[in-house]
Amino acid sequence: MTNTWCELQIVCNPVLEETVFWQLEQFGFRGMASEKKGDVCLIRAYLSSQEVQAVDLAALLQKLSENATSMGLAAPEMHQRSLDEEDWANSWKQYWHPQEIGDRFLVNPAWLPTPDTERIILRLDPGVAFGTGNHQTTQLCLEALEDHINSEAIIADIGCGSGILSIAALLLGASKVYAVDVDPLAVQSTASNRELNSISPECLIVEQGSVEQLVSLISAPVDGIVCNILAEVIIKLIPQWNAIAHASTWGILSGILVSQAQAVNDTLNQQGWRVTSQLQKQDWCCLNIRRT
Ligand SMILES: C[S@@+](CC[C@H](N)C(=O)[O-])C[C@H]1O[C@@H](n2cnc3c(N)ncnc32)[C@H](O)[C@@H]1O
Repeated sequence: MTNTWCELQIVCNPVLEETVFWQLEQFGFRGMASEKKGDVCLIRAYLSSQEVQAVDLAALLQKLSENATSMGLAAPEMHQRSLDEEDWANSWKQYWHPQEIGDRFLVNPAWLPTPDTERIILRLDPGVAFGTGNHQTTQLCLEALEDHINSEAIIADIGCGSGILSIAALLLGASKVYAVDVDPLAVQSTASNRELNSISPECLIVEQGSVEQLVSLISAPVDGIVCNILAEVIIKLIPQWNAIAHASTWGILSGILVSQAQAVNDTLNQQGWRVTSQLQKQDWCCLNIRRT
């Protein structure tokens, strides 16, 4: 018997993109992709037809509508359709193309030939994990990493998703990255992308978990922290970072809406960190931080 999949399509204001991704993840959806269609954003997400039966789609739509209304935006529209196994495996891949990011990177889907370029090629098959480089928050982090990495740097990547930021840091010259993610599928994805980029498991150590996992993994404080999760999660994690940092550890934080930057900044200051600069793409920002 062949598996069938449910493709959920959410049409929303682009400002809502990351929060929609987040909610879809909370309801168990995977393999998400987004595409701009004029003024709106079309997000596709997938779940097996069997699993989708256990999902309360009305509750999901309700949550998405509440988020939109609280930001003064129109409620998203939701549609669903069935796909067979082969369609599912290929459906989101057609929306993802090689992409130049910042001054140095070219993110290349693993199933496409390697292009001739002077850029650093980061090969990626994110599978069901977040992090194709398509999203502004990932791009902001990659651009910030270009300015931060020096050889020998030891980095922690909190919420590694596909492993895109960990791999980028190593390709830029970092000596070691400790990557963690609460989602076991992200851990698998980071490990397979590590192999795809010929990086050794000693240089990129990936485990399921969050900051508490890092505390037990690292043998010395890290030089840099990259963390691209939502602002509300980052605010909760900041107080734990002093356990993995030394006196001049830097950080790159994204997943933060411009309107949420002040709240993150306040928590950072309370915990002995300061924002050294802020990058912005549309409604998203990336904070470069340093321990004071
Ligand atoms: C927006 S994705 C970022 C992926 C990738 N780092 C990038 O920049 O594209 C956020 C990731 O954080 C993970 N995550 C969410 N809460 C977390 C937590 N408390 N600790 C560690 N990882 C978390 C999610 O599973 C998800 O893979």
